[in-house]
Amino acid sequence: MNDPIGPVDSTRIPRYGGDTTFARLPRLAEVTDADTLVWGVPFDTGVSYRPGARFGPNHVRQSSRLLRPYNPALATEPFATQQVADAGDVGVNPFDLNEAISAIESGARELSGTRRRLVTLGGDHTIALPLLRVQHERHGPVALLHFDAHLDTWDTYFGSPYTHGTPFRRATEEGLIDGEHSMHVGIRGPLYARVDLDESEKMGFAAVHSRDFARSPIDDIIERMRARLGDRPVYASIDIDVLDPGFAPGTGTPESGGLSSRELLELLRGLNGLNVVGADVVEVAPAYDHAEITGIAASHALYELLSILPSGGR
Ligand SMILES: N=C(N)NCCCC(=O)O
Ligand SMILES: [Zn+2]
Ligand SMILES: [Zn+2]
Repeated sequence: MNDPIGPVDSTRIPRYGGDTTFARLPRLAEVTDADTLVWGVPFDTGVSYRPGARFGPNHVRQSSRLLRPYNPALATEPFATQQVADAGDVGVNPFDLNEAISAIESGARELSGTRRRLVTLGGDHTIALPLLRVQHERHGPVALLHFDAHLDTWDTYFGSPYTHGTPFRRATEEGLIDGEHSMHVGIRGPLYARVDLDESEKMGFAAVHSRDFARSPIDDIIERMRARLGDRPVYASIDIDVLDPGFAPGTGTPESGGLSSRELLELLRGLNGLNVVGADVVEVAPAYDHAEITGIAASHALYELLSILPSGGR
């Protein structure tokens, strides 16, 4: 296999110009094959409050121009150990949520094939459901590591079963998730009722609440995560609203009292060595962002995810 093609060399071609792909990586059409694809899903028809996450993928790409090839925290070069390419965006119908979910599912299936890993840039959290369907086809029930202020295990909104607050209940009903090895991280904020937590627990999910970070050292929380996920195939779903609105103002349903970006990046690094088979970063809504704060946080989260992926068989 050829050596991976990495990002455009920013010591020769200034990073503020030219094509806008994630981390200035090549597009899929520019490589012979890819181990890992960064894929955009510009879709926000499932949101319950502020819209705008449809602009998330391109905002995160634009905010990723300063990423560099060497990751000192993990002593790795994520774009040299695997071929990562930007697969562009899926074409989704903004007026028909069911059709959009099918298009995301078939697009993900086609792109990932039998071998490639997919990391997806949202889009609202609805998109995790079709993405999990495709992961399940390949790996069976996956251990879900869900970073979010919200449980997203609610049943319906306004009678609708497919929304950004309901993907993990639908995924549980469809048998896509191995609940006993799954976990929410960063949960906080007022709920509709106490039963919301009970129902999530009944689905099997453990939870690290945001307030736990005030008392537990981060290494203990990483240990809890690793013990829970074990050697299962792990799917990581990162709702950027897991971060405090001070670290991620550009999102649709912000909740006070969240994680810092430093905490999130440390947690992701703490997953190194686990069998992470796919991931998404969702809910970036640039209209409420300032100075790319949210876009930069999301792009760095994705960079850490790429850094912990097992090196594509090379
Ligand atoms: N941001 C996500 N994914 N879900 C939030 C749902 C919150 C609500 O409207 O009750
Ligand atoms: Zn959320
Ligand atoms: Zn969410």
